Amino acid sequence: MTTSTTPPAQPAQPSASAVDRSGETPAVHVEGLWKIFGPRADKIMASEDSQLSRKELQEKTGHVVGVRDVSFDVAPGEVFVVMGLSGSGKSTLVRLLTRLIEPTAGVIELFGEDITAMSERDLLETRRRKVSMVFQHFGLLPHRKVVDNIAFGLEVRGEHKGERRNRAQEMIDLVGLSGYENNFPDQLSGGMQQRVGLARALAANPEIMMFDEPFSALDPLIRRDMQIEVIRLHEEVGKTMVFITHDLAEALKLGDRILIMRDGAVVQMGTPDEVVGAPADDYVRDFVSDVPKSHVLTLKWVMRQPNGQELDGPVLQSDQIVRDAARAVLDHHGPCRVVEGDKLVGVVDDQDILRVVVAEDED
Ligand SMILES: Nc1ncnc2c1ncn2[C@@H]1O[C@H](COP(=O)(O)OP(=O)(O)OP(=O)(O)O)[C@@H](O)[C@H]1O
Repeated sequence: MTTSTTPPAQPAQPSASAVDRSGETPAVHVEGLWKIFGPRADKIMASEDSQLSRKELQEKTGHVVGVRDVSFDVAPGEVFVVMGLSGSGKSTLVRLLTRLIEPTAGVIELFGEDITAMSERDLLETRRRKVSMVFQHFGLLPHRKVVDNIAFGLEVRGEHKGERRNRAQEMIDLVGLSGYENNFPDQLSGGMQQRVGLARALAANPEIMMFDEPFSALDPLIRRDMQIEVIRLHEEVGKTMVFITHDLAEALKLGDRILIMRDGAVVQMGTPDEVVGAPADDYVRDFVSDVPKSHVLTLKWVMRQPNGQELDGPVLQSDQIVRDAARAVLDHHGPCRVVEGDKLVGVVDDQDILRVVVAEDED
């Protein structure tokens, strides 16, 4: 059902980055990263056995490939989502980024600093000052009040009590928990506990926030609220975020780019519209089959080449979501110009829009 949504003008293949900041040091740089679990991982890495599939390797040697030859960059300020089914390697990948798990091979840099070469002490310092994690099981300290949970990281860092309290209060206000400062975690709902987790992660003013399936344990409505909260916080504080989820809808909603994993390897990496518009294989196609295409695809996926006709009416940007452009196109009764900056790159009319919407209904 995707034929009608393939861009005839110029297929948009995965871009280097949705957040184009070429030249800037990436927040995260990963190259040729491997994790093989088992006592002889290094030997296997150096042998041809590393080329076996996960299943074959496990059967032959008892070792498990957690992450297989993964490379990517995350731009500063980007929200980068890692998605895949259970066991695909998401948690292992994110834990490797701060060496909570030791890599078997590969390069990991955070803001240009080589993590793999760091001493234990520097590594600890980097984890404390530059990175915050938000987990599914909030990991709150049960005997500490909300405010003290949020200030905990600052206490470990040796900051003074007054400063800690001020910063914690700022974060409490930011995540909408004012009035609950002196409650204990078990007096709060799951959603509120996760807000404490968010506030705690933000309190440390990290350069990167990493989220490991933070909302999986929450019921759907609260989950939606928390997704909106993350988007709002991202707009407000602009942190680089690496977010793990097995939920495609969540990935599409939050991610500037999405990396899709299977059996430890990268299956596809791209912007939400690239993943939905041009799934790399059946695994990804299966994931995206239920996605309402008009909510994700941009005009570049549905536009056609201009054929010299007179063009008037609305001028639309090629990265505008189809659904958001629909009203203007349907009202115009004729081809509308699609531009990238000032450059005319295509035209789109009501038929192009309806094709996506009808395909969505048929799906
Ligand atoms: N300490 C370990 N020892 C051996 N195998 C491991 C270890 N940790 C993870 N694995 C294996 O590595 C693979 C990837 O696991 P990982 O937890 O990263 O996947 P995931 O995508 O995060 O899954 P989930 O969504 O269920 O958490 C799995 O096959 C898992 O069994």
